[in-house]
Amino acid sequence: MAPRADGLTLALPKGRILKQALPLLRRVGIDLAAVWEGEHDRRLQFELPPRPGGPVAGGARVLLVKPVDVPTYVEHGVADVGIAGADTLGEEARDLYEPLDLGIGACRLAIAEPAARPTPLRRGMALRVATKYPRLTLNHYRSKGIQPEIIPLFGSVELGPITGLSDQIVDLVESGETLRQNNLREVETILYVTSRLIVHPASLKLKQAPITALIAALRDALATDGPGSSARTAARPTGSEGTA
Ligand SMILES: Nc1ncnc2c1ncn2[C@@H]1O[C@H](COP(=O)(O)OP(=O)(O)OP(=O)(O)O)[C@@H](O)[C@H]1O
Ligand SMILES: O=P(O)(O)OC[C@H]1O[C@H](OP(=O)(O)OP(=O)(O)O)[C@H](O)[C@@H]1O
Repeated sequence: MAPRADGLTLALPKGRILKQALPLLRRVGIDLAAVWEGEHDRRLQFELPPRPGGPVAGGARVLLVKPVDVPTYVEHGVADVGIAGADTLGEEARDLYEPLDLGIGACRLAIAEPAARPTPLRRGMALRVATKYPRLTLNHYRSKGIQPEIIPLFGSVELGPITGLSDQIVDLVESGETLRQNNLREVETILYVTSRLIVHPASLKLKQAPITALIAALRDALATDGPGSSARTAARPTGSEGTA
């Protein structure tokens, strides 16, 4: 059953962001747990019944997608709204409205290198950098006058400098445990990351009532006892303040 014309379609990221988003969404009347049985449940779309008086008064359809694909569903208008990390959003410019920082999924995008084999950065030097984030990485090094060779990887990025594949990496750091256990040290933060609510620009006009209600309800939930401030602080290395 499709949601009503005023019903919302949400693209939600499977994995670690979803775990943190579920309690927040439940607080605004979007109770995915009522229809989703958890990670072993292999279904990828769900219908939520209308719930009068809130953002899902017209019902909702939830699509569970890979985190990096959420902006694609929203940009193409298949989903009206989505939740995506600032890392994913920063990697590719998109025509999306981004009304709210949800404060969940907090981590940072950072440069790291072997603790025992540091590579001092200087303008014009040759450098190999392994990363899942070629665009953000290139922009950052170029701002220092360095044009690195980017070595694209899709996981276990920390292996890059350990195996000699690269000199440095640019990857997400949360607790810092993966770096520590692989004898890497953090050199510099490029971007502090949290997850954002994103909205398809046309949906904002065509479904103004439920989307405005959703933004307001999420804002209220975050202002009262939201995960924002503590999660964001947790992703910052001790002693750091402000943005990268
Ligand atoms: N420690 C972390 N490592 C990676 N991503 C994190 C971390 N903490 C928060 N995030 C956020 O979660 C998003 C990735 O989520 P997740 O790791 O579940 O997806 P994935 O990379 O597709 O998963 P998989 O490793 O199964 O391929 C990132 O884009 C980022 O915004
Ligand atoms: O600072 P930490 O708390 O250790 O978290 C950071 C690690 O988590 C992510 O990897 P993920 O678990 O997604 O696996 P991946 O290497 O396959 O991407 C990220 O790419 C780092 O490797």
